[in-house]
Amino acid sequence: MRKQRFLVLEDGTIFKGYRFGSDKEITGEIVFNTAMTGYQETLSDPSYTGQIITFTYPLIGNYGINRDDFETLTPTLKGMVVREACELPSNFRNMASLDETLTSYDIPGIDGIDTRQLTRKIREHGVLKAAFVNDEDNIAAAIEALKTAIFPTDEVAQVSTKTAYVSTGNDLRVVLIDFGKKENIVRELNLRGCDVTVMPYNTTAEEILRLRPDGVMLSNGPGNPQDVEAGINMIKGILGHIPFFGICLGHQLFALACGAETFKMKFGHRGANHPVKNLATGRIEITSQNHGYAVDPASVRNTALEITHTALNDGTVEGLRHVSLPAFSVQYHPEASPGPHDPNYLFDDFITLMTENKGSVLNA
Ligand SMILES: NC(=O)CC[C@H](N)C(=O)O
Repeated sequence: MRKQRFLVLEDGTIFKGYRFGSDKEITGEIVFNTAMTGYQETLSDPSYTGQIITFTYPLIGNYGINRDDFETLTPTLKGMVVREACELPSNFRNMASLDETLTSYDIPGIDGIDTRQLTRKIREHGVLKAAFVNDEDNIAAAIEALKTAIFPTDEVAQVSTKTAYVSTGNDLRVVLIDFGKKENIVRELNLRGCDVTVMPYNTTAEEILRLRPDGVMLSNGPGNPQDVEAGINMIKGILGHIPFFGICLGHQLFALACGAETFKMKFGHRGANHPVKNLATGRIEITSQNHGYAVDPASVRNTALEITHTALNDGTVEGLRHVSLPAFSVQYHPEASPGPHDPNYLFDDFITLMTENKGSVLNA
């Protein structure tokens, strides 16, 4: 007999399902992701810190968990909601089931949930606070507690590296500011020969300038960009001195540093098939996304920024560049694993930007 578990929402909705992973009871913001593959990368993406992820694809865990595909070695999501968690995965790289993996990280999951109904609810209402409850008798109290629950706002500090370290390459020298980075950003830079120094989220502009890198990469990360003041100040200090490229949270921080504004979206973009238009070429890129905040397009008008990419589904801002200084960013994920790889060219653009400005910008 499998142990039961309840998923309850702040609006009083109750879903009954079964436990997998940890027995722990948790609360968090519930979001949904529509990707059909890549659950290992998703569950280990630090941008989900504090969140409960609903997977809309109905079978999760079928190719197991392997050694190589983690975006970070210690996942920090709060919980997983799935229709069916596969118990007997099959793949030549498989090393553990979803259940075994989540248990080892003490992260709870619930399966047997009508994830279509749940997702419709999130789409209509917007993201909601939610809780996993094991005992039926505690449901009413859990819903009551959710109504006034306040979640932490220091997620970036929780997941960022505490000390700097190097992932060695033999070409351009890049400082990667770790706001909760996905490992694949390091892999993409190393693949192009870059020597990558990963530094904590609160590294100052002076500390970076002292290293005289060829470029700075601003990573993705969890939470509200407006809470990451250290990052915003650092970006103001390196703008015009070192070329940089921002991804997701890094993109939002770049916008804030240049005087634009961000807002919380109703239910965000989380999936692997979001069409984005590159306004310079007119080409449509299919992209992987995971964000709950976005840059306000009206606020960009009064800045030195230009919108380079927009979302076809809802017209939101997907890319920015500075009109005169070597800096650009995207809201989506060019490093996406398992893909899609359409936006991968952005790393090559970053290499070109660093090469063109090598040695010159620092003295500007
Ligand atoms: N993947 C990310 O970097 C997400 C950025 C930010 N936490 C958001 O939700 O919008």
